[in-house]
Amino acid sequence: MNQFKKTYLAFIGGSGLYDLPGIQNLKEEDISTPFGSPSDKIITGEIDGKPIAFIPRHGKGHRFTPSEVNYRANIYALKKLGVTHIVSVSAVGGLQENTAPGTAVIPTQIIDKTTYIRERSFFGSGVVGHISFADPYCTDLQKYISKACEQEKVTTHMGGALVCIEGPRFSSRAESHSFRKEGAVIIGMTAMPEAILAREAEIAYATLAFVTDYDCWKEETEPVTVEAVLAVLKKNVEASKRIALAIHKHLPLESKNHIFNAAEFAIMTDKSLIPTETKRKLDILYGKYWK
Ligand SMILES: CSC[C@H]1O[C@H](OP(=O)(O)O)[C@H](O)[C@@H]1O
Ligand SMILES: Nc1ncnc2[nH]cnc12
Repeated sequence: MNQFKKTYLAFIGGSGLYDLPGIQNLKEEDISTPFGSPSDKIITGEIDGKPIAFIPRHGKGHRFTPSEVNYRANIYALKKLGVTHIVSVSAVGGLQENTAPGTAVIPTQIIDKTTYIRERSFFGSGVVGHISFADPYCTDLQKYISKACEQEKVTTHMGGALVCIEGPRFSSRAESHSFRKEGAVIIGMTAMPEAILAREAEIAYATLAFVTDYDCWKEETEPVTVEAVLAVLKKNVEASKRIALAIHKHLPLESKNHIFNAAEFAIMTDKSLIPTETKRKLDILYGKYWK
């Protein structure tokens, strides 16, 4: 089952990143999904003959809160296009001295503190599946991100846990200290359920996080505000665009990855008992296992 596939890389742009330069044969695609509408039209095209896609997570003009983003529709739409890899770009707060504003982090773990009902699985409606999430990110893709950051001379920390809060408010000081004690190195609001849905959709996924602030744990620094985040974001956005293009350039034309079959042994429901409507809805994701 673990065979080579033609690589198709997509970027999910976070706060401040609403487009990518240099895409040839650019189209803006309105993709419909059984889970509703994605955050925006998906930009598709190619660079040097290799396909590329881009979607702004919060929509153009930043219209959806982290709780309102339709993560399922975004991931499903990318799967429908044939995307094999996703690099998610995120603005985050730094929870350690060395994860300072202006640096980049490639997290290797996630601590989920979201509380509001975000739809967080493609399973349900008569089909039960349990995906392994021990290692939420694709280590192979992380190497390409790291190489691109190095090439673009951005100080980058590989590893550590991202704590994902519900937001949209920022944390209290007590929360910020407690996340530090739990071992988190950065804080954001959108990693979950995006990462789990990518895994359920068997798409290799990794995050390039740009630190914009020290949240509110550091006594000598002002607590985070949108104003402060935007000031740092401005500087980070151009670097994140260059890094994105470098990752795209270096990813091989074809790839093999155990994540492409992540759901193979995850589904517990007897095939014959899965409702036809659910099978139809999930055909793009799991139809290959139900033939
Ligand atoms: C303006 S800071 C808070 C906002 O920025 C991050 O978004 P994204 O992960 O899409 O870059 C953070 O998660 C919050 O949504
Ligand atoms: N301090 C912070 N908390 C949560 N999300 C963020 N995104 C950028 N900075 C953040």
